[in-house]
Amino acid sequence: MPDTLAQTLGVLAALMAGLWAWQRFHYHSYWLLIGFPLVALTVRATWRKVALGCGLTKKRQRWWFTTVPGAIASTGIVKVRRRFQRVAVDTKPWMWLPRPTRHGWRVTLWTLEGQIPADYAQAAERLAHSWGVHAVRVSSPRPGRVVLAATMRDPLVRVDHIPRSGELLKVSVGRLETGGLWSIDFRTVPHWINAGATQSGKSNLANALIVGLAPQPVALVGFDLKGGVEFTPYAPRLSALATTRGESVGLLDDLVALMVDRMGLCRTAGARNIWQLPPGVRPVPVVVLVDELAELYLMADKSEKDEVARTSTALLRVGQLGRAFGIYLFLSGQRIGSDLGPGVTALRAQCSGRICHRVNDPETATMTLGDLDPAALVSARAIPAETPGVAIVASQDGQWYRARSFYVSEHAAEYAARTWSHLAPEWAEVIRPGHSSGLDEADLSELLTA
Ligand SMILES: Nc1ncnc2c1ncn2[C@@H]1O[C@H](COP(=O)(O)OP(=O)(O)OP(=O)(O)O)[C@@H](O)[C@H]1O
Repeated sequence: MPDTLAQTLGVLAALMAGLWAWQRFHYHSYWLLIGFPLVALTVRATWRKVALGCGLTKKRQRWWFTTVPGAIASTGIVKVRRRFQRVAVDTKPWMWLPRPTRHGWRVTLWTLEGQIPADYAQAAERLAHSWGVHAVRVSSPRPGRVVLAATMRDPLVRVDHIPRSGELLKVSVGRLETGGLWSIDFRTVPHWINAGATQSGKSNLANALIVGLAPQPVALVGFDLKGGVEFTPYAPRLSALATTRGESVGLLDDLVALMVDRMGLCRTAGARNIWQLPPGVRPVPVVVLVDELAELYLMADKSEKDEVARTSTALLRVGQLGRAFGIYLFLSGQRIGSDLGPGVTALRAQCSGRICHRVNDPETATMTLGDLDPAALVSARAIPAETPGVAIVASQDGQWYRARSFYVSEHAAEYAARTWSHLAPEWAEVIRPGHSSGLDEADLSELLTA
């Protein structure tokens, strides 16, 4: 008997060790074959209790078949009559079968009458605790349906390395909490705000952009009013760099002139934007990276007022019209709020791409993410300091995601800037009046008629 017990214990220990090793060394297959089926069964089995506990059920009147004691007959025999009764029961939203995802599972629910996706979003934290998962995110693919996406553990604690980007003006800068790539695509979302407290990962994201854009046929322009300490090392790949207020005013004037020039080019060609021009005529796209936007707006004394007003107007014009003419903004800063002046509020409205790293105060999150789902604001404030690079991203699909940028050291960005320095077009060439396309009048009309 003791032998049998020892054997059983040995087999169990070997089994446990095997499962541990499987999970440790090939989590993906372990999750699909062992982890997920168990979790799916638990989720289905506990759904009634969990929905009840999270306030997602509704009381409904049901006909209920029951047996009740009837009258006691004179013979002394108890008569039992079958009866249908109307009773109130708790109804849970109908749940489809859960499906596995890379970092957890997702399941579709049919909402009950009077429910909206926000009811489920409000209960998301309760759902996560009830099922013992890292987080539950709620989305609604169509009216009457809600999708719960659960992540078993935070997928953003470690993210891998930056992949090479294939498309023009599109850079994969990190990973979303769903496991998908987080991409910044300037052709879809032309202007971006990148906000966050100090040491939250703003510069790292700018580094990732520089590494991604450096091998592409684009002109990069930097505004670095931290005295140039951030962007000067990347100067070999930058076509222009402003490090003082005075230089910024000049460079912004150049950008506005460039935009006006490109307007003329598009008008001549009958195109609405540079992407409708034939490839041989199309001017090079320009990505403008601004570090510490507030510095462009701060005034030490009244003598700077005119300069600030010029800067503000020029940036706003680029924000309003730049998209069509291939000029894109990526604005980084700790605070990008109305306290910097009305110009900033108007500029912010032009930036549909929003990235909010860790913030110290709720106003900054609100300023950056606007009137997005309140849960996004809560999530932005909950980003821990130990995970720099984690941010809330308002995406082009109207949803918001937690995401983390790939770690890109200054050395990696400097290396990319040096390696691809030959692709940096001369600024004087980019802005040469009447030569947005780099062709003279005769070539231009020949190409347009071809
Ligand atoms: N995605 C990331 N993964 C790992 N480490 C990161 C990530 N992003 C940033 N870090 C690290 O966090 C620190 C702060 O990052 P970064 O300099 O980008 O912050 P910042 O917001 O630009 O700060 P500041 O406003 O002070 O310049 C750096 O040491 C950086 O290496």
